[in-house]
Amino acid sequence: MSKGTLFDKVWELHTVGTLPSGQTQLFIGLHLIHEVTSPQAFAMLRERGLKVLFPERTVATVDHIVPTDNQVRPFVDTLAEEMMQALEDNASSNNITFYNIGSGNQGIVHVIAPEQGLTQPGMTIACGDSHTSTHGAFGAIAFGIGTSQVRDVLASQTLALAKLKVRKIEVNGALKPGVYAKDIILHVIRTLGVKGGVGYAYEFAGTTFDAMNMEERMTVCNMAIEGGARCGYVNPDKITYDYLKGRDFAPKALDWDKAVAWWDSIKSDDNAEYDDVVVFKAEDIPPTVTWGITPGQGIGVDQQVPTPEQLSEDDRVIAQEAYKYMDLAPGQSIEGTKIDVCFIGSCTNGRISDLREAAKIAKGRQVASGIKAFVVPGSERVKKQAEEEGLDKIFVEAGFEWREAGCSMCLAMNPDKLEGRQISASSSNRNFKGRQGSASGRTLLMSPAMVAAAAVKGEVFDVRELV
Ligand SMILES: CC(C)[C@H](C(=O)O)[C@@H](O)C(=O)O
Ligand code: SF4
Repeated sequence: MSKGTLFDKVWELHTVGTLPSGQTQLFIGLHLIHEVTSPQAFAMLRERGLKVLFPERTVATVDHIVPTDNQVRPFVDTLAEEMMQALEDNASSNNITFYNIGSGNQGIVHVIAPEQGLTQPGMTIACGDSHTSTHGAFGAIAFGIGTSQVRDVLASQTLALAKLKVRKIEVNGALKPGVYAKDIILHVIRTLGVKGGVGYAYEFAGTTFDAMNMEERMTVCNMAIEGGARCGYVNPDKITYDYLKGRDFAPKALDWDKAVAWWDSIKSDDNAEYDDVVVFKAEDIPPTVTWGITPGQGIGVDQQVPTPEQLSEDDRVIAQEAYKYMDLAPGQSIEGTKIDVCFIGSCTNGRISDLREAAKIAKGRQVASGIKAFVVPGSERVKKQAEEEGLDKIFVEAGFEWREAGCSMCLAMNPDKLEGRQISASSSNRNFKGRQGSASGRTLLMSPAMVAAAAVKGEVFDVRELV
């Protein structure tokens, strides 16, 4: 009887051969590209006179540099305009499908591929972007890669990779009201550390994941990389199939039944062997907020910034740096921390269900005075859907700005930036120093509902009191 994990099975099925280095040459079913990490890769291909081997397995969109207010071309930022043009040229000269601004399908690469049904169980997926782990929510093995690997995939549709170990992260039980998928992954990273997953693929399992919708699963898998895991995944099930059915690129008619049978066969077996297993209880997880400069520096919203004595020796070093940078003192409560900017969006939490949860908190309330709060849908489709549901009106009436789709202030490679020492409540995934566009800007990561709560209160606030 077989006893493999989904990871092992998908890996085996996509193995082309073993390279002299001992690495596996792995076939990549779907290659997603964006404007930041693809231009040099295409240039390297041209230098060697190589072509894109499988243009039909390559899909492009533009997300990082996209302005979310004024999208008139040419962009004001000449570098952004150049990147945009490079992608337009590379896509058209190589016959690659490109979801450009205004196509109705543009958006953050990790939002658009799932919503179109491009991301499917059992696939290998690569993208020159660390948050490619998102696609694992469908039971795909999805890797973030660097530019030279983007070149390799363009030219050969394969990657040279060392096999990973598999850690099962089981979460069981029901989440308490006001606690979301984002809190689970912040809690996992807080517990296992930002390097805890190095060398591993994370399999997320347990009754909490069984009950989650696909967007919640994507939020968790998205941040697997922040916990050091190269990829994260959830075994596909009826929820996965119901989400996929009828989407543009999902298998149709008889192919659908065949696909489902195959998807069922690649799930981890009940008796699969794991290199490690970690178990959490959903009821133990509080709304979680980061106080420091790594996604692992998280605490419950009703807790205090840890003191050095409460930390391991390694964590103490980075904590000292974080106290100083964040201007937060050990032992200080995180609740009540004054906020300047509230950002709802990103590939972690810029999907329709995220906007719905945030809108529930914003509805009938007002953004506190002096706070800049804005909502950036993850894709043009998310934006359209939200507008059909009237979410944009709820946000605007509450005093939020309603923007066009893109990465926006998650990374600030576009006009959406913090200024000076501003501190943001952000539904994104990285709180590194300077991450949101100001070299001294500060970021507190939290769920979209918690960001909405911070917006209306003007400070970090326990969303459980508002749900
Ligand atoms: C620009 C890109 C290469 C980068 C990544 O790889 O993740 C970005 O998306 C990020 O979130 O920091
Ligand atoms: S939304 Fe943020 S994390 Fe996601 S791809 Fe864009 S910059 Fe990277």
